[in-house]
Amino acid sequence: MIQDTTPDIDLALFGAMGDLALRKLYPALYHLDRDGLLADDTRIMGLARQDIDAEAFRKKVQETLKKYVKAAELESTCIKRFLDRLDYIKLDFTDVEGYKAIREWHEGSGRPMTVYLAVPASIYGAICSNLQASGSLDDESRVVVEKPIGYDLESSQEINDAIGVVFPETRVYRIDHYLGKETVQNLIALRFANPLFGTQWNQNHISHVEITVAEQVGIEGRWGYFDKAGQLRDMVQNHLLQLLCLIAMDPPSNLDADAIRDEKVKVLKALKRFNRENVGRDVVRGQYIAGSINGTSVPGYLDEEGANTDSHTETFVAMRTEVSNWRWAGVPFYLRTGKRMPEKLSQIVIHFRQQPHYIFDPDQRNLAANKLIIRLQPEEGIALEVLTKDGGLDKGMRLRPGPLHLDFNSAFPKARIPDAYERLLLEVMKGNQYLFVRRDEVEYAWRWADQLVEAWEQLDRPPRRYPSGSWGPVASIAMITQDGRSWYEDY
Ligand SMILES: NC(=O)C1=CN([C@@H]2O[C@H](COP(=O)(O)OP(=O)(O)OC[C@H]3O[C@@H](n4cnc5c(N)ncnc54)[C@H](OP(=O)(O)O)[C@@H]3O)[C@@H](O)[C@H]2O)C=CC1
Ligand SMILES: O=C1O[C@H](COP(=O)(O)O)[C@@H](O)[C@H](O)[C@H]1O
Repeated sequence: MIQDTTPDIDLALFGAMGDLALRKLYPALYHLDRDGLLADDTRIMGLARQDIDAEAFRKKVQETLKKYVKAAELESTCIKRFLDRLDYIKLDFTDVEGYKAIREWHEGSGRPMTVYLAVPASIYGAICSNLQASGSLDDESRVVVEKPIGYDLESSQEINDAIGVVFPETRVYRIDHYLGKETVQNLIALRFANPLFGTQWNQNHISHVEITVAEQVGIEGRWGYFDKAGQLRDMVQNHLLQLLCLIAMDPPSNLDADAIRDEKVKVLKALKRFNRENVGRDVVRGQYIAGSINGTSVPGYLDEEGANTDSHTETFVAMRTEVSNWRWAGVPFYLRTGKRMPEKLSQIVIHFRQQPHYIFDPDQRNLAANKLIIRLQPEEGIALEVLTKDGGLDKGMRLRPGPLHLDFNSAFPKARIPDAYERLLLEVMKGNQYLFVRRDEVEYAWRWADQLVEAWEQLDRPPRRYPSGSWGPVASIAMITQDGRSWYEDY
């Protein structure tokens, strides 16, 4: 049942000393606590294999808060209250005997247990089974798991089966942190609360859609993970497909989790497939070489720590795809994402069609289309590019494009934009699954990614090199230029 206020819970955090926990989860939980959104008796148990005691664990969390929370948001009373909630158990997650300590901590507490698995997906099954075997769970226990779930459809099914033996689907929260981003939430409001857009949201009015998720970072010491995954599995199979689904889905009948997820699944099923013939034309894979970002030299992918010089793993993907249904027939969706790009930028651009009859200066005809720009990061906001008359007596009826702009930071200056993990953790506690990915969504997304990998394998072409600090291989620009279009550039 979805709750309006956050109930008390026992949160067992597996992988308590890992990157995700330190960089994202403690700062998010601290913010929730500071904003009065953690119930008074909620407790957090850190679980990891480091041989430290609870005091040393709290010290580590305190240090991480100092590093990742803005100084102005660190208040000593809030920090103390938050640290007092924390405890620590040293545990090898494969050792079922060690789970006795979790059972003893939770038994009789009266708070439902929420288990957060901030660990590699390969051990999700073992942890779930050990929790059950040790009697550490209760009838309301929930599990939160991270992406990527598996490496392909088959491995994701194995992992989901293992989770499903212990937790029913209604108590599994699969995180895709892009769904927790403020502007992604706004996408739902924008589309379904504004008749202006609701009536225009189809192939009659929209010519094409662009989704760009550019990262400045490289692989950040994660060679072991990333080289097996590549940008397709790391970013496209999950984050970019989720964004595409939210843009392309039909209106759900209500905001219930399953109503939204049913619509997203329909989009995944309708996504165009690739084959040996079209993959070379419609998809560009790239791998970064050395270059410079903001004046600082950075190594190429094959010179990263732990690298294997023969690797053909892609760090960049651009593609032209389509959603084959009545709403979107003939509307290309251009997707691109890459590491070591000139800046961190995630944005969606909806390009509307031109007016059927044009009466202005023929030289300005290419200007004559509206664009809706939905900026996820860095500066969250929504802009509608419209055409107005250029000012001045000497200009005649010259057109000028300009934005009707909603910048969330300046429109709502007092409201801090919460990190995605704050919202997601809050929804887990309240029992609302609408921002979490259902099993069939994950699996349809893998089916689609698997057929793309198969087409790549048949094509057998190495990724194209691109210098770090560039917008990817030139071929990704040529791909969209061939359609008489260009990537939106107003960075
Ligand atoms: N970091 C990020 O920004 C993101 C991460 N994710 C996902 O979140 C999950 C966690 O990622 P991340 O924090 O980066 O990974 P890390 O490797 O930094 O953390 C995982 C932690 O799990 C611990 N661990 C693994 N196996 C065991 C075991 N048998 N017993 C005890 N501890 C164990 C590791 O301990 P030890 O150090 O001792 O090996 C490590 O501290 C992954 O599924 C990842 O794909 C998803 C999106 C973003
Ligand atoms: O899931 C992941 O996301 C990050 C990018 O997230 P963002 O919120 O900073 O845009 C990416 O760097 C990482 O490789 C991937 O695993």
